[in-house]
Amino acid sequence: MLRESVSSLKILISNLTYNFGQIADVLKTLQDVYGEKEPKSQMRNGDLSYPRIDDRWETKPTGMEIEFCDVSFKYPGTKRFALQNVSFKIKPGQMVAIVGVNGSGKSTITKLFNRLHDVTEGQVLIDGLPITSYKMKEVQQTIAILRQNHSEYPFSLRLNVELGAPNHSGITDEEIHEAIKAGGAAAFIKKLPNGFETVLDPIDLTETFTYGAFDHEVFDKLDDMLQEKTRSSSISGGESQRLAASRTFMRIMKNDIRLIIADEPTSALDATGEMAVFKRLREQRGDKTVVFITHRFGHLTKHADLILVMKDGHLVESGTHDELVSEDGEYNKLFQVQAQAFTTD
Ligand SMILES: Nc1ncnc2c1ncn2[C@@H]1O[C@H](COP(=O)(O)OP(=O)(O)OP(=O)(O)O)[C@@H](O)[C@H]1O
Repeated sequence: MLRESVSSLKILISNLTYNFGQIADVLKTLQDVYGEKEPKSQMRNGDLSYPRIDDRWETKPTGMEIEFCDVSFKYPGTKRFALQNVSFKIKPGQMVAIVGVNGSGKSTITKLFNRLHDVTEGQVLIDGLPITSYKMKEVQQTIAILRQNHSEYPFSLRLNVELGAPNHSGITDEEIHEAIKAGGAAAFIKKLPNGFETVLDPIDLTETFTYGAFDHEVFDKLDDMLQEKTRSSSISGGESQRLAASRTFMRIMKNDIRLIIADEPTSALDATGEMAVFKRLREQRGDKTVVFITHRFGHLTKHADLILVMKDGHLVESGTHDELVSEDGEYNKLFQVQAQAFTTD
C-alpha cells in the first residue's frame, strides 16, 4: 500500500513540478503517505476542544500556558528516568530558554508539550487543565516546532515551504516570499537559477515513467523540462536549516499557533544568521509563547523572560539571566565557560 502510494505520489509530484496538477491533491496524498509512516498512538485522547472557547478563556492572550507539576518520565522500554520531579510554570506569551549539558533532558521536556509521549508520573497542565483532557490533535495543531534535525522533501523549495501549512491551498507568492525572508532563506534561493521552483533531490523521470507509458515526444519533452528545472538541487546544512525555518514561519503565519518550540534550530547557522532568525521570531511571535533550547549564551538568553536550567534530568535552577548569574550556580558555570572564551587567550 505504502509503495503504491509513494509511486502515485511521485507521479503527482512530477505533475505538480510542471504545473500539470493541483496542489491540494498532492498535499492530500502527501498527508496520507506520511500519515502511514506515523506509529499509531496508544495515548488517551481527551474530549475538550483546544483552545477553549468560553467566557473565561476568550479574553486570554493567545499564548499557551504550560505547567509541569512534579513530572517524571522514562522513555518506553527504558529503566532510567530522563526527567525527575520537574516542576515549572510558563506564563502565556513568555519567551523561555531551556539550557543544560547534552543529555540533561531539554528536548524531552518539549516532547511532553505536544504529547509525543505522556508523563510517567506527575502532570502537565495546559491553560490550567491536564493536557490529557484536550483532544490531542487540536493541541498539536496549535504548536509550531523548529528542530535541529528536520526533513526536506524531494520537491521544489516552494513546496517545501508550503508544507508548513498543508491544509491551506492557494498560498500566494507574497506569502512564500514573506516566509522565506523570515526564515533567512531569501538570499540563497535568489542565487539559484530556478529560484524557489528549484527541485531538491529531484525525482528521476526514468524511475517514475517508462518510455512505454508515453510516446517518445512527450517523454523527451518532460525529460527536457526536468533537466531545465533541476540544475541545482543540493543545499548546505545551514541553507537546509533556513529552509526549515521558512517552513515553520509559513506554519506560524497561516495557523492559530499558540506555542513555538525551537530546539537548537540554528546550530548550523553563523552568528549573524542565527541572530536574524531569532530577531524575526521575536517580531512575528506576537503573544505566542516561545520555548527554545540552546547551547549558546548570548542575545537569546539575555532576552528570555525565564531560563530553565537542566542537569541529569532535574531542573536545578530557574530565573532570568541576571538572576542566575548572580546566583553563581550551574547556569553561571555554563555561562562563564563561554564568556571566558572571549576574555582569555
Ligand atoms: N527516544 C529515546 N529513547 C530512550 N532514551 C532517550 C530517548 N531520547 C532521549 N533519551 C535519553 O533521555 C535523556 C535526555 O535526553 P534529551 O534528548 O532530552 O537531552 P538534551 O538535554 O536535549 O540533550 P542534547 O543537548 O544532547 O540535545 C538522555 O539520557 C537520552 O539518552
